[in-house]
Amino acid sequence: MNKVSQLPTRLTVVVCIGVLISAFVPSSGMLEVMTSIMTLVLIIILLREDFGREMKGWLMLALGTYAIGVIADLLDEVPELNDHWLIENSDDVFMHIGVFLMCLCFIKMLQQRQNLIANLNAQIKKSHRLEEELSKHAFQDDLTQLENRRALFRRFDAIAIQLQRGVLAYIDIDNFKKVNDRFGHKRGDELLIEVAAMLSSTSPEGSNIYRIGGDEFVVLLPTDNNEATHQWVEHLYQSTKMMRQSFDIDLSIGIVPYHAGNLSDPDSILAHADKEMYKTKSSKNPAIAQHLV
Ligand SMILES: Nc1nc2c(ncn2[C@@H]2O[C@H](COP(=O)(O)OP(=O)(O)OP(=O)(O)O)[C@@H](O)[C@H]2O)c(=O)[nH]1
Repeated sequence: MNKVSQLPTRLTVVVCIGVLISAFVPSSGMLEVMTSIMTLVLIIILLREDFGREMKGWLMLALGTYAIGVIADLLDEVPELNDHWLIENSDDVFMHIGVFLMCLCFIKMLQQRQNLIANLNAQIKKSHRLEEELSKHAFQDDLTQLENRRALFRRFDAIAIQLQRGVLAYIDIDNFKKVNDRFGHKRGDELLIEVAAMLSSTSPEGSNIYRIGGDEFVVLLPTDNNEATHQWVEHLYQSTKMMRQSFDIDLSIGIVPYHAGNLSDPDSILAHADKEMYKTKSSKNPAIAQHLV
């Protein structure tokens, strides 16, 4: 990346305009000496700046040319030399070229600074975009676009702080492995997306839906009202009836109320909901029921 000049822009503009005017306005005696010295000082200040090598070369050229003009001007004051045509005519020419070069360097420096600021702004925008993308990936499930397990735990913290209450539904698809085996992994993926969409469309307003594992989902319902929860479960079973029949799958749901008290230990509330879900699953499958006893 280019280096940027540290000189204050306004001050440099004022000094450069002053030098430019003084270089072309005829002056004599002390005033001329003063403006010459000021110009040299300005060039030296510019040389000390961090412009990069290319600009330094141009500034050196400006300094050299201007210095020749100043020397010629001084020699012009020596009586034995002031009649020499070269000295008589060269001082103003060199000084003017030097001042021109310096002004060009200055314009280039401003341009360099603006380019650098534009580059920096572009980099900042890019890093913001990357940051957003990263945080999206950190909290979102790529397949279903639902939020993921990490997002669920983040949500638990927020709920605990806001002292909210509601119901956590832990949903697992039964026999999902067979879908993959019979219809292929791609169709399995599509089915997961369909289940996610179904959960989103059937859940009441204010619910939060997460995919926390392969075929495992969590819905946070914003109310702990029993009747409302049962209605939602009924609605979900009705809406997924066709899908469940076509793929020979089922949904096992474990329901646990949540409140600030039990959210302080998110792992245990999830374990509790998982256990409830497993009870539902086992009630359909005698082999699991035996295992649970
Ligand atoms: N297509 C697809 N399959 C997945 C994905 N993630 C996990 N799986 C599969 O989902 C299955 C989940 O395992 P289980 O829960 O034991 O399978 P199951 O047949 O539903 O078992 P039960 O829940 O006991 O009925 C495994 O076979 C995983 O390979 C995914 O993103 N896409």
